[in-house]
Amino acid sequence: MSQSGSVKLENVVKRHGSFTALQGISLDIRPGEFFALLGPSGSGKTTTLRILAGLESVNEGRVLLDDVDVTHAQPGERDVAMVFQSYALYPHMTVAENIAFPLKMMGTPAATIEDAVQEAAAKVGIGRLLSRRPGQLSGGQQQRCALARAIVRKPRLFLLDEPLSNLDAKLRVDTRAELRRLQRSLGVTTVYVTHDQEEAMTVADRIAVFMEGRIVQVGTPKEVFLRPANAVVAAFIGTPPMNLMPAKLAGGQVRVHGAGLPAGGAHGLGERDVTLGLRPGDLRIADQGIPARVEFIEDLGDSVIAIVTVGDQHMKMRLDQHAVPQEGQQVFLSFAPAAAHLFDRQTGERLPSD
Ligand SMILES: Nc1ncnc2c1ncn2[C@@H]1O[C@H](COP(=O)(O)OP(=O)(O)OP(=O)(O)O)[C@@H](O)[C@H]1O
Repeated sequence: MSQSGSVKLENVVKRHGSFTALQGISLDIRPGEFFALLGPSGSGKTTTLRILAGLESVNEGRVLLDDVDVTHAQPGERDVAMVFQSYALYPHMTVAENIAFPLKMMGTPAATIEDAVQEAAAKVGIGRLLSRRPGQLSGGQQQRCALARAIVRKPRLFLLDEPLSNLDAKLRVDTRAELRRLQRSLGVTTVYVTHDQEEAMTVADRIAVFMEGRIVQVGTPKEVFLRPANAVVAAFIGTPPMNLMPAKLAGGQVRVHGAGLPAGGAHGLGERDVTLGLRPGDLRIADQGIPARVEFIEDLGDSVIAIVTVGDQHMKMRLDQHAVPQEGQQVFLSFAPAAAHLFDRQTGERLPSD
């Protein structure tokens, strides 16, 4: 188990001409952590990863690996391995030669290389495919080959850029669990870029949420899910994502479309405009509450999603199979006070709950 591999970014700014891709980001990643960079397209995740790899320079700030300033170090001097979305395998080389490549570049003796290749290939389950070429492998096998090439030289840091995005949905789910197991067994610090929140939530020890070149929240998957730092993060995390609607706080209640309901934190916040956030699984059909109309029912087999309108706004709620209303039915929605997320209407920042 490697105990080294801490990563620190200090106020890193990256500009492309007049466009600022990273607006001063800071991060602290612990040795052995599986750390996801999550955010929508264009938010700066890949740029951050490339800066860690040394493939991209910075305009301001510092990059430290194991407390050593590597801001200006070349990629080859950093002891990091990167796996790209495209795998970037050499098509004319066999699987064994592809995996061996990084060791060959380092001048490792042939006998040592052979053992290391066998070991790395076995770890990712492609030990029988060593004599094939990449063109003779499935997408999942190519992805494993790229992973084997990354782990073969036991770097102190793995950088993975959407490594599962070329796989079909089922294989993605299987492979991400394997990736998690592999990372645990190797103990190597891993930074993992994805725009898929479910993937980040399931593989990562901690997540940094990127929006428009800034990190807006860092936390465990649970923390980010249970206490999103602002309304944008709240709307990005969860399947289906959190419902957000304009509301008012008054008299210790949250008021929406004529209904007043108790909400955690509402007492201490006085009278003000807020954005109320409710997860689809936290909404209930009740005898009284927020008036809504059931528009569509989506039966997912193990659960049911109802799309309802409150005023002119669509919301999604997850329902029990046994309590499904009719399409077109008028209902009332309710929720437990602790399930209400309150955000400042203007800034979108999370408001304190009790
Ligand atoms: N060489 C470049 N010149 C100009 N702009 C660039 C360059 N490289 C990246 N950008 C811009 O920087 C921003 C961040 O890009 P980056 O690739 O880091 O985003 P991302 O979060 O990884 O997105 P995706 O999920 O789509 O890969 C984007 O708006 C992108 O267009």
